[in-house]
Amino acid sequence: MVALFDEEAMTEGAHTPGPDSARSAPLAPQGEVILQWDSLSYEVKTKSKDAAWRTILHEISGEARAGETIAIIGSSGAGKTTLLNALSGRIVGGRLSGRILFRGAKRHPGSFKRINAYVQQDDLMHPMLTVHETLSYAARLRLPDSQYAAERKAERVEAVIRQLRLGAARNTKIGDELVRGVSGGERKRVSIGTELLTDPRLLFLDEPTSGLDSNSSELVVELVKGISAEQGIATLMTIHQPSARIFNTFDKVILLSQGRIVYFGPTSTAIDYFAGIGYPCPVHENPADYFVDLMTLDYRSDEALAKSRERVQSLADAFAQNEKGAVASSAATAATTDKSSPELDAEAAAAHSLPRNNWFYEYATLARRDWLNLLRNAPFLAGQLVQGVFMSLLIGFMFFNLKLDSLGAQNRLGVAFVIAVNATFPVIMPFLSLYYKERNIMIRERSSATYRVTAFYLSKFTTLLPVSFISNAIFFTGVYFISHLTFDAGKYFIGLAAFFSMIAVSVAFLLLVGSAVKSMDVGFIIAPVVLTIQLLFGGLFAVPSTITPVLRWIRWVNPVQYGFSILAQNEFRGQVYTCTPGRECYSTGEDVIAAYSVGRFTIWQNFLLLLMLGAVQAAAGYMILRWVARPRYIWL
Ligand SMILES: Nc1ncnc2c1ncn2[C@@H]1O[C@H](COP(=O)(O)OP(=O)(O)OP(=O)(O)O)[C@@H](O)[C@H]1O
Repeated sequence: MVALFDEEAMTEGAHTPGPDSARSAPLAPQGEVILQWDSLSYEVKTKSKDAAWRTILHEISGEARAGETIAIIGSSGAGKTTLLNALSGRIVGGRLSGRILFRGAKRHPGSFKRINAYVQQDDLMHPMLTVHETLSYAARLRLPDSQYAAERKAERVEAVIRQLRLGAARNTKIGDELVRGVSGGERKRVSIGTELLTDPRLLFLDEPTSGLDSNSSELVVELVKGISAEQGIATLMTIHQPSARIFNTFDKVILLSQGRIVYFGPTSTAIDYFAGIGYPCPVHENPADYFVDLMTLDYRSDEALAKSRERVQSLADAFAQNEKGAVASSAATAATTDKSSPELDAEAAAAHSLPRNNWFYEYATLARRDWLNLLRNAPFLAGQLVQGVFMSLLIGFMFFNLKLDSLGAQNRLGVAFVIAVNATFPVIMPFLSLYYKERNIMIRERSSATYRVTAFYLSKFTTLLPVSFISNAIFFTGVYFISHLTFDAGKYFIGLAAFFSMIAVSVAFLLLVGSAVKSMDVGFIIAPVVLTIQLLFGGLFAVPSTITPVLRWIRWVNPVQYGFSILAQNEFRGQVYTCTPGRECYSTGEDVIAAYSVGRFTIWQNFLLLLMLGAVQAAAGYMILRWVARPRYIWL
């Protein structure tokens, strides 16, 4: 097993990891204070008229030692997640004050991010990858290639699979709401495994047992405790209401109520402590339930609320009183250690300067993972192909075997327009939610400095594009030949190129929308509205020159109009129609082009404008994604 932050390697200034083993030696000496926090307070601005500040955490102090597993327990809204986020350096917005020290020194955002691991409550993972693939790709992306050869990354994965008892599920897909995959407990263990790959010093877990049955919950907590003790990791986890067995597994507990500490200390002495201040836990009651009941405000009546508030306040006061001496000594210790020693500076520098994988390696790994994930999604791919075939037959036979006459000219315009529109909706809508989900996985993965945004973005572009091309090429070719557009190889390929260019613009648009929206619900509102506007102003329903100047500018940013113009000019130039005597008729294709104002720009100018529009959208999508993925954490 490879130790990224191997003590010896650090003190000797070498960055080469130590030999692999089943982690017999802990990373930090057992019992060493890894994280220390003093007078930690957190406030947020309320939405009230006077924009008053609400205190979520009140002057919280404590410490976590190597090898210890600490549970943060409290009722809903007690501030558990807020405390976990503050300690892990993931708090966003509001005012954070107090002091947090990592091994006696101020935390450095860059290095701390790589030393700690955070397992979120939602296990965001690629559903189509197996357990082994998920861990392997995480290892490839997270462990620097220069220090870990491929075999060593593979060994690290095997060690994590063993430690988390995932052997039986190694070839099972992660799954999602549509595809049956691993069990909830296994899923959580995979999620923990991806974080353990880098040998963190600190492990934070937000509600790791939520949604799990009691057996799975116990297994998760016991495994985490075992690994933490074995590897000298200081582990902190929030947990809502643990069973008595799980409660007794923890080395220490932080009991939190209304942002105040009611008890922090060894789990084994909690019952005695509460008995000592007048709250003896009934013999057959789960202590965790009993403590949470004591700490919960009772909203059933005003009287009950006042009484419970008083109780919570007295519990917090009693603990503060009890801890006064200890806090003073802890502050004194902190004061003496709040200076960076050369050793700690070396460690921070080493962690901060950990080599990253090179860009091409990151891109190639992400692209391989994307392809695998996409190719495994058989229902999605089959849906795309069926849609391509079905729509080509439907539209093809709707405009079957068009003639070179007046009606045929009218219908050819219709075909060109339908093709242009088909490069938007059917491309954007199915891929939008797929991209959005993967964007969120990327944001989670990047919170532990995994890979670059550019590598992710380009990998998405280069996987979504060919998949859309293939299914839509079937549509285009089917419609082209069944409806009998001009049988000319040059015209066919120009039409196909226009169609593909439009698809590329659509992929850029979906990346832009998928990067910008905060929820998929918003995406599903914005995208159809924009696409409907593109369709309405596409050039068929209203001749562009007749549209009111207030709205005429839309043409400049409308890919449908550029695409339609290319397809129409490509089809109509050079056509001559037979006219029925006595009926109004276009005599040539050029007449149609002039009548519908689709010849304002040449075919090649339209191509250029179309691709420029795509490039602008792709660049905007990238900038927005960077902004969205940018950490806005408050540091102490
Ligand atoms: N940024 C914020 N803006 C407004 N209120 C916030 C913010 N962060 C936390 N809170 C509030 O602080 C309180 C504590 O939130 P937190 O999520 O830490 O609770 P919790 O103990 O983890 O609860 P649960 O078990 O339900 O997840 C809640 O009332 C929450 O609404």
